[in-house]
Amino acid sequence: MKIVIENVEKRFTDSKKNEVLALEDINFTINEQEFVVLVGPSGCGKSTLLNIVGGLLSPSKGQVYFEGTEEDKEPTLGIVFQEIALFPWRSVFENVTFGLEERGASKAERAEKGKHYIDMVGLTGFENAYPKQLSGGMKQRAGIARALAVEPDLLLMDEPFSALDAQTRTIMQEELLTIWNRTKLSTLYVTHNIQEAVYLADRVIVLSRHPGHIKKIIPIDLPKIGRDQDQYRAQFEKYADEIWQLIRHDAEEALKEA
Ligand SMILES: Nc1ncnc2c1ncn2[C@@H]1O[C@H](COP(=O)(O)OP(=O)(O)OP(=O)(O)O)[C@@H](O)[C@H]1O
Repeated sequence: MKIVIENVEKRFTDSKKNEVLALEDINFTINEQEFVVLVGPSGCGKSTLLNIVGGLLSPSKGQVYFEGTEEDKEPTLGIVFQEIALFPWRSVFENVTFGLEERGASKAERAEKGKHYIDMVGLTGFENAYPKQLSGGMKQRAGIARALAVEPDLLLMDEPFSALDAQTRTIMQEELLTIWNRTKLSTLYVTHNIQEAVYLADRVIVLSRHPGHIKKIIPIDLPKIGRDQDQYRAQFEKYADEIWQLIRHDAEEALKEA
């Protein structure tokens, strides 16, 4: 299945009743089994775009559609946000299988899929733990398992690791790639971290601000697993530098406004 984002524009009205053009002329596709990363400075519209693709916001113009789905079947989405909103009164297992429950999955299916995805994110043994008993990294794992458990047509991730410490973040990035390699889910991932974008992406979409628009789409021609190895370091840094040069001016401007 392919996701097409066509001529998307988004206008907001701010608190002083001024119109803000947040996104303009956004066109790209997410191909079957493709990992697309949106990168750009603060305020360029990354989250707005992800929310539009996820149907949480409607575009002011343009459209998002899924090509290759059965006609009357709504595509299934898995969403992971920066702040994982786990239900505090539900155990890890009950959180992970929440989406399945909503869809009316049988107890047997919930048991099987819950176990499978809890295992995939490395939380086996914590099925009965409650969110307050988990570290930040473990909460994110549970959030990822919850998104995977519905076996989505598209996985959306909005800065999922940015609240984690640097070491946990590195581990989670590696694990995400391992998980992705097993599931091969079409994924749209938002980050402002350039290294993370080059590490994870099949293609990086560089956004620019005022209004948010696509500056460049960069295919990352490196092996999906192991691109942080020494032999790829020069190429990796070249991509990172290219992206930094594209967003540097915007990032400096964003800092002045902050
Ligand atoms: N509900 C809203 N009402 C008014 N303006 C909004 C609203 N949501 C977003 N905006 C504006 O749209 C622009 C894009 O915001 P968005 O949060 O999508 O950017 P972002 O790239 O995700 O930023 P960050 O990296 O800081 O999270 C900003 O100028 C923001 O102020």
